[in-house]
Amino acid sequence: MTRCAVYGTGSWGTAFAMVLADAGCEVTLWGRRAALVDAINNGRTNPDYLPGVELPEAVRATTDPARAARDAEFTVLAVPSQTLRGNLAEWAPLLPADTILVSLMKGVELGTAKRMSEVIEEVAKAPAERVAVLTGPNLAKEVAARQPAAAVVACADEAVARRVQTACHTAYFRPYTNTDVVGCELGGAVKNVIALAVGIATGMGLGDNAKASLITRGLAETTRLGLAMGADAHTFAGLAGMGDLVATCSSPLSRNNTFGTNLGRGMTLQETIAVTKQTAEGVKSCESVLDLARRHGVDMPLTETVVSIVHDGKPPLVALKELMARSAKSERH
Ligand SMILES: NC(=O)C1=CN([C@@H]2O[C@H](COP(=O)(O)OP(=O)(O)OC[C@H]3O[C@@H](n4cnc5c(N)ncnc54)[C@H](O)[C@@H]3O)[C@@H](O)[C@H]2O)C=CC1
Ligand SMILES: O=C(CO)COP(=O)(O)O
Repeated sequence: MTRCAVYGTGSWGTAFAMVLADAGCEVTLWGRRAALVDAINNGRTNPDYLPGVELPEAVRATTDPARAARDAEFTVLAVPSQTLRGNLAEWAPLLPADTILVSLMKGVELGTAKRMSEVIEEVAKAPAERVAVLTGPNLAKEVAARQPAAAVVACADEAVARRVQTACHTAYFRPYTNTDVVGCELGGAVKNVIALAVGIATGMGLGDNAKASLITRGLAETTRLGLAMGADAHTFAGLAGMGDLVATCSSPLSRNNTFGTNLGRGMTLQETIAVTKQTAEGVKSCESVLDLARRHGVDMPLTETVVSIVHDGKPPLVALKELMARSAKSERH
């Protein structure tokens, strides 16, 4: 039986562990807190992140990272993007030498502006051919309810992407493969920033035209950044780009979207953080995405606007007026 380790017992780590188990794998989840690990092993639930969902028997949990790593053909990483480097430094010496590392994370590291697969390659000293990324429109609660979804597995080595695809293919979860790792990762990270923008628009009471315009122009600036970084433009029309933007920007299940809605309604950043129980990656990654854009000389006005609202306290109404007053342009700019 295929053995998988999943590091992170949050909503997506747990939901994806279910997918792997449903696809026939034996999964060990690593979690920080003994009480949660105990609830998973003895109660067959994750009451903190997926209450009411019964976990398959093939999902077990441990607080011991070495035990999780044992004989893992696939090592899945599902912790917040900004803690990955520190976490993986501890786990890397425990991992089997030939394990395939799979990133579920949708963020860019603050300070270094590195994508998660780059952090993994660096910290685990793994070649790109052993690092895959799983992304796409995959709201954890829907996947945990076994509602149909498609996803993308990206890896520089297509044969490795196919192995991951096989390991997580079920009747309700349909992964495609792609070799454009840069494009797939950027699609996932930047859509969180655009979801913040769309949430802010919702909170301000703006209409569907405004939201559709934000999604579309958000995709345009994501594609611009991707092209400057060597990604394939087609990726952004796929599940990692358009697909994830549509899901995240239209769903109240999205933490980034909800975070933005609260800001748009007039909550302060501190108040919004206080009511947000789970990871909203865009809050930190908007700054690292803007950093990436500047490093590559790419104009990303929506990302810049989100940073100015979230981190510099610019009132959303002022930001809206400024965006609308930008000089007229060609759509292909
Ligand atoms: N929830 C979703 O619908 C989806 C989430 N993702 C991505 O998956 C990644 C993980 O997100 P979620 O599971 O949703 O987050 P979450 O907030 O539900 O869970 C985060 C997990 O990381 C753990 N954690 C927090 N700080 C930590 C630290 N310092 N060291 C070790 N562990 C720590 C938490 O205890 C928790 O188990 C994010 O990058 C997110 O963007 C991707 C697709 C879907
Ligand atoms: O990435 C996601 C869906 O694909 C989840 O979005 P949030 O992190 O905003 O909840």
